Amino acid sequence: MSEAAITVEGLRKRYGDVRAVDGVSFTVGRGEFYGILGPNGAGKTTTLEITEGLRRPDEGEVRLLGRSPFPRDPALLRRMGVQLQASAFFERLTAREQIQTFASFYGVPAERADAMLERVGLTEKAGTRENKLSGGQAQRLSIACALVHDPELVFLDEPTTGLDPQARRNLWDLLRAINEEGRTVVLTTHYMDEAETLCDRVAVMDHGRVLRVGAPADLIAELGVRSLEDVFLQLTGREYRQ
Ligand SMILES: Nc1ncnc2c1ncn2[C@@H]1O[C@H](COP(=O)(O)OP(=O)(O)OP(=O)(O)O)[C@@H](O)[C@H]1O
Repeated sequence: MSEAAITVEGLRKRYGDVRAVDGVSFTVGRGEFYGILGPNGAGKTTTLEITEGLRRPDEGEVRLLGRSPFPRDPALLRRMGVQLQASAFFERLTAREQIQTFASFYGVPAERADAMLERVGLTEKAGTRENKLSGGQAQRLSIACALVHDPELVFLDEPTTGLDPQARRNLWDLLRAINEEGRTVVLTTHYMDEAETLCDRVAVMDHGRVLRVGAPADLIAELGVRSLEDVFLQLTGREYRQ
């Protein structure tokens, strides 16, 4: 593996008495599709937000493409895309106005923004206001906004939560294609099937810690079980609840 895309070392973050992230370390290779998998409250979002440079850890260090994401580094921001939740859209703007606004932040031409809308299958919805998009359409728009400046690193927080099975599958195809173009992708998910289908490797998290890292098939084989759900059961002694 060439120089890692991401290295995370010894992250800790407390909220009062809650140890949201309790000594997390991992490395993501360039071009890898990496999953942070765990049940609600495991610390996935906090880990991701610290990795993105959106949140400051109490302890620990992050390097993205060899640079520190905190405090903000404009040169690095151009090379990374963060999928914001649909609730972070600008109010009352259409799909096209949203993505063109993001494009303008990076000096990206409007044609490229339109091409991204096409890429995620939203050309017909270009004139629709954000609050009139379906859940799947809003997720695709937020991914398009994160990709408009052609980043090398892409971060997605629970991108398919709340979608119906068909919309989830469509989004999986899109995420796979993004990765196959050579981008490094990191996503959090609490869906075992999503991690198993998409990720080259997953970090299984629980109670603020990484319990195990590996390719889904390797984890299943190492522990001599039948599924990632069984991996979780084996590692924690309790059933996985999505
Ligand atoms: N801003 C905050 N203030 C206080 N506690 C927080 C805050 N953010 C997260 N926590 C707590 O830290 C723990 C980890 O939360 P986090 O959102 O990182 O987990 P998660 O794995 O992403 O869960 P989910 O899948 O439910 O989003 C939880 O116990 C949560 O309640």
